[in-house]
Formats: sequence, structure tokens, C-alpha cells
Amino acid sequence: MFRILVSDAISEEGLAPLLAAKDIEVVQKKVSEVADELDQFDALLVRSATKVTEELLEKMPKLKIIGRAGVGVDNIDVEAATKHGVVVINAPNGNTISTAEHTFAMMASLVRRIPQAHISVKSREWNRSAFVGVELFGKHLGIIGFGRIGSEVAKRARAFGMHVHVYDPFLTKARAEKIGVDACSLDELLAASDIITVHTPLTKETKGLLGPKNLAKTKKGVYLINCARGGIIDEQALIPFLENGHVAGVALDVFEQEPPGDHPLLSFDNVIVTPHLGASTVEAQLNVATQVAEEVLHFLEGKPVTSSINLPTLSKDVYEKIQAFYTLARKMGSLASQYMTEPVHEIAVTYCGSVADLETTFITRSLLAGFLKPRVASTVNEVNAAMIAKERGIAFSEKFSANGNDYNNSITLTVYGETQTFTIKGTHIAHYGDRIVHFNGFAIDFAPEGHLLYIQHLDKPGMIGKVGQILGDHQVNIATMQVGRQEAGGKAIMMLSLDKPLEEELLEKLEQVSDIDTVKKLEL
Ligand SMILES: NC(=O)C1=CN([C@@H]2O[C@H](COP(=O)(O)OP(=O)(O)OC[C@H]3O[C@@H](n4cnc5c(N)ncnc54)[C@H](O)[C@@H]3O)[C@@H](O)[C@H]2O)C=CC1
Ligand SMILES: O=C(O)CCC(=O)C(=O)O
Repeated sequence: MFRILVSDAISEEGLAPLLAAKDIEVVQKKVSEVADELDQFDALLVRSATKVTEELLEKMPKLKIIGRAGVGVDNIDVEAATKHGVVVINAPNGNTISTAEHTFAMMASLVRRIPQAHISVKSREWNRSAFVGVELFGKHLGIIGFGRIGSEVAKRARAFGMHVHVYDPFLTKARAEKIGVDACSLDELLAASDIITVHTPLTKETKGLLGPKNLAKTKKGVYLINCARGGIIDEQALIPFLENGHVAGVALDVFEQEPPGDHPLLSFDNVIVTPHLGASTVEAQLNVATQVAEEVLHFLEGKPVTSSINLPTLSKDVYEKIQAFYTLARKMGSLASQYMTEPVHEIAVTYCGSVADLETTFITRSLLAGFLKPRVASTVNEVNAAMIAKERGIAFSEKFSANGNDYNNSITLTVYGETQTFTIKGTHIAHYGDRIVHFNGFAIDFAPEGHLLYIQHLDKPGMIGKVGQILGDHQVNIATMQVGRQEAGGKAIMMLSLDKPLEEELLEKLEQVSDIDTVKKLEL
């Protein structure tokens, strides 16, 4: 049974796939209302009100996934979620149109002073000369951030007969030309625009992007709009520009602090505001809720997610192709980690044959997670494996070769420790399964599963008998046994699969047998 906490107001209709699912319980309550049960939830669905901090994550040890019914994830500590192995997903395009339309509604309201005129008429006044506006037609609109919303705003602006200038460091000239906008530098945009609207995420680079210096580069009489994130336009910096009339008007849907309380900007007649309503339409809320609900459902069913913030995203097709290698890699990582019981500083993976053509990022993450799991007390999975490896000073690399070296596909993992190097090679055979074909310098062929016992010994008669005798005396049944050696009379290995895990006392007995060098219990 999975328990999902929906802690913000999310469209009930959109949540339908989760509400209808078997073995899933959906609890629609604020975090503060379920303070005593936080450790029981597997998934958390939020909009922007719930702040997902590291402190909250620590209280939710079972949490596997956070779904943001919307775009911006600035209310989620994504780094902390990654560290805790929690997948973060969002609904990137469900509210694009609504937010672009809201931006346009704000733009029209701003230049025609509709909110002010509305208040005046409601106050029983009729003062037509006080509300003379300007047309949008023929004006120069500057769009900062030309992603999903910025480009929808541009389409509407062109329909209104506006000239559109766009600044986005990641926008190519070719795409700008195709859409019919002028891609320019930030300074050019600031100098050319009658109206400027921002549509970037809030990042280190965009925080205060329209601050004192850049505001001074704008045209006198400029209008400014922020329907993206509070702080992209520096609220404090706006005040003198409004006071001296350089900025003709501002429309804000978002604030540095939400709600803004008694903010000085609210006293300006030419500052119009809405309470973060960009995505507040029936359609947008249904879209984003449906998107995250379906994604969370897929995730809990073990299927790939397509809009993750902290995982490589995979299509269903790609996922199906890598699934077998993903499992094999996890087992190989685990075997290597259990074998190498010493500090490790480097992990190198080589993909050969058909697997080399696949999306291996995910496979490598799985391998790292398999390797780290026996060594790390906290949750480790493909979300946080790379981060944990880095924290522990373990470098990792991937190499590729078209040649499968006798196999249609193979993965070779080499682990460099303080005193030794360990290599393991595995392959996946369709309709047959995973096989380990090379282990610690020995050619061998065994299935990586269950309770394994590795014994390295001298290749001489009677060794198998001695091992069999000790295990038999202790009622330990051998399910399968594979042997390998480097040369006759030299070093040899046995890999036994047992029906039950081996007790420590038996390990010690086996270690005492003459001509046995190494005994390792390996559990998968
Ligand atoms: N008011 C509301 O209710 C809503 C607000 N939003 C916010 O709108 C913003 C944009 O959302 P989308 O268009 O969906 O995102 P997006 O990711 O599609 O577009 C963002 C664009 O900003 C550009 N960008 C990044 N750094 C930049 C920089 N330093 N200078 C200029 N451009 C930069 C990126 O290249 C990208 O093209 C986000 O902050 C999002 O959180 C989104 C939905 C609703
Ligand atoms: O949940 C909301 O209404 C806020 C939407 C938003 O700001 C976003 O999607 O980034």
C-alpha cells in the first residue's frame, strides 16, 4: 500500500488516476495536519504553498517522489531531495497557456489602467480623462526568458501588432527567426522596449536581473511585468524609478515574499497586482494535476517518469531497452562492493556491443547505487548515487566499445581500491538472463542472484569435496556450483549458490581449510 500526501489545493478531477488506483491511499491534508504521520508517506504532491525543506524531508524517510503540480520548483529543496534519493517531478507545460494569457491580461490592464478605472467607477466616480492609456499596437515588447511561456507571450504580442525583442542566452538565432522575433542582447532589449516582461526561472543569475543598474538602462516611461517569480525584478530597486516617473507602471503576479504583506510597492497607484494567479485557471489546474498524478502513478508502478528534475528522463521505449542492463549493472555494483571491503577511489565502467548504443547514464547510476548500497546507511538509489559517490571521493567514468568481446553485449566494471583492483564482467542474454562471465581475473559463468559463496583456492584435487563436506555437515544445500581457474595447478575459484545465507561461523571454518585463500559471502 502506497500513501500519498497532497498538501496543497490540487484539482480533484486531475487526481482521479491516483484516487482510483488500487493499493494507493491519497490523504489531502496540510503538512501541519499530519505531523505525526509524516514518516508513512511514499509520495508528496504540492503546488507552491508547501515548502519542501531538508527538515521536512528528514521527517519523511519513506518518501520516494515529490510531484509539483506546476512549473517552478523553487519551493522544493531539490538538492536535499536528491541527497535523500527522492525523485522530484513537475508538470512543465500544463499551465503555459494560462500564464501567457495572464501576462497578456496584466499587460492590457497596465497600459489601459483598467484596475484603477474599475476601482474609480465602483467608487461611484466617472472620470474618463484620468484613465487615458496607450495602445499595444506598434509598441516594442521585450521578453526576457524565451521558454514555454515567453514564446506563447510572443505569439500573442505579434497578433497585437507589437515588435518583439527577446533576450535568452539559450535561444538560437534560427529559432528566433522562425518565430519572427528579434533575438538581442539584454542591453539592446532594455534600450528598445516600451514594455518588458520576464519569463525566466528564479536562479542565481536571474535574481535581481532587473535591478538598479539595468533599470537605469530602460526607456523613460517603460512598463514592467513579472508573472514569473518574485525577485527577478528587484522590488526595492523599483521604488525610486516609480517615484521619479522613469517607470510608468508595473504589473506583478509574484513577489519576493508571498503574500507580500504591507509592501511599499502596494501604495503606488501605477503598480497593479494579482496574488500569484498565472496558473489559476480551471484548465491549467486540471492539466498540471493530471500530469503529476499520472507521473506519480507510473513511478509507483515502477515505470519511467518523463518530467523529472533530478533524474535523466526516459521514454517508455528507451526504458524497456535498458531495463535488463539496469538490473544487471545494479547486481554487478553490489557484488563488487561486497567483494572489495576496502576504501575505493575510482569506478570505471565499459559498455561493449549492443549496450554501448543505449542510454547508459541510467545504467551507470544503477551500478553506482548497487555499489554504494552496502556501504551507505541512508537511502541510495539512481537519484542520489552520483552525488553520494562524489561526496565520498569516488570518481567514475564510462567507456564504450562497439565490440562485445565474444558477447552480444557486456558490461565490465573495474573498481580501484586502496590496495587492490577488482574487475567483474557481466552480460545479459535474452530469454536466459544475467550471467557474470568474468570475476576477479577468472573466466567463469554464473547467475548473479541469491546467496552466493565465493571461494578462491589452489587448483588441486579434493578441494570441492572439502567444501561440500563442511557445507553438508551444516545442512547447507548447494543449488549450483561453477568453477574457474587461471591455469592447471594455479589459482582457482568456486562460485556456489546456496539455498540459505551462510552463517559467520561456517565462513570461518572454510577459511581454515588449507589451500583456501579467500572466502566471501555475497548476497543479492
Ligand atoms: N505566475 C505563475 O503562476 C506561473 C509562473 N511560472 C514561472 O514562469 C517562469 C517561466 O516558465 P516556463 O516558460 O515554463 O519555463 P521554461 O523553462 O520553458 O523557460 C524559461 C526560459 O528562461 C531562460 N533563461 C534561463 N536563465 C536565463 C537568464 N539568465 N536570462 C534570460 N533567460 C534565461 C531559459 O533559457 C528558458 O528558455 C518560471 O519561473 C515559472 O516558475 C510558471 C507557471 C505559472
Ligand atoms: O501552483 C500555482 O498556482 C503556481 C504556479 C507556478 O507558479 C508555477 O507553475 O511555476
